[in-house]
Amino acid sequence: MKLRFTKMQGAGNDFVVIDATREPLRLDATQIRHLGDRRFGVGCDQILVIEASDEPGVDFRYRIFNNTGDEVEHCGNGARCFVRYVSEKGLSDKRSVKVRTVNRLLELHLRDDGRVSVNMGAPVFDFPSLPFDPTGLGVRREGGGELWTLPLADGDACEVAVLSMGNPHAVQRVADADHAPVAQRGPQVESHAAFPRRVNAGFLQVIDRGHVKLRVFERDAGETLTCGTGACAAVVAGIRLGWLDEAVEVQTRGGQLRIEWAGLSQGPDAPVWMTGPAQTVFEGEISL
Ligand SMILES: N[C@@H](CCC[C@H](N)C(=O)O)C(=O)O
Repeated sequence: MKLRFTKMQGAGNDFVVIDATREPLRLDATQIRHLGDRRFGVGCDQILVIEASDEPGVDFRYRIFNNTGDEVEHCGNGARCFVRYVSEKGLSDKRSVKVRTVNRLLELHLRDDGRVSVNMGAPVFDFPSLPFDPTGLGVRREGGGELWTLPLADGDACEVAVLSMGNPHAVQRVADADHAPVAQRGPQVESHAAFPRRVNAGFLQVIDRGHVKLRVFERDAGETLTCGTGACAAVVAGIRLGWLDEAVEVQTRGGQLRIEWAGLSQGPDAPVWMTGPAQTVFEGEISL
């Protein structure tokens, strides 16, 4: 089978985007891994599939696969690329579209300044749904949040805030993100027994109440240059723990995102807003 694709990136988190709006597309895990392979395929962190929607008020369905072949619930940087793609390809002439993921309804807005804003929905702190099993873990309260102590396989331990943005995140505060032990500690947090479906591991450096640096070791994909849901999760955690104000600039290795959450003033069901770049890199066709 020959498949047309578009390569896109959002703050250095890169994607292979496929239009499946005209005819249904079934890709198996081997084909997805081939698309994601940086040596033998196209290469990307995630594969995004755009599908038509017959749900009233919903423009498209948005499916996300990590480059290992697993389907996942959410991808924030991908959401920004999604609306750029449907606009550039003429699939929609709207400046704002609504898309359905497996567990969320997202609103994606093309802004006049060239960036994209996304209503990412509300954070979730319900542990069984993450899933997160805190049995036997120590916990410490700070501000209005909780920090759980995770004993690690190498004998070390770390404190993490746990929440979902549709997909699971464990965020730890570090003194210096540039020198944080992401490669050593990331995989241990990702596969910790407390997270039966594994987790994305964030390393958050607070610069001041409106600025942070962040690195994320993503579930399956490893460390990426930016993780959109990871940025939302880290900022929400920082706001709840009393470290951050409600609007924060997030510096990552791949670019800058602005994250806003009015969770303290409006309550925890307030949606998280993410604003950042989204760009087409190239197009092509691949044999699968
Ligand atoms: N890059 C993403 C997140 C992609 C999914 C994640 N690796 C997971 O397994 O949950 C983002 O920008 O949010």
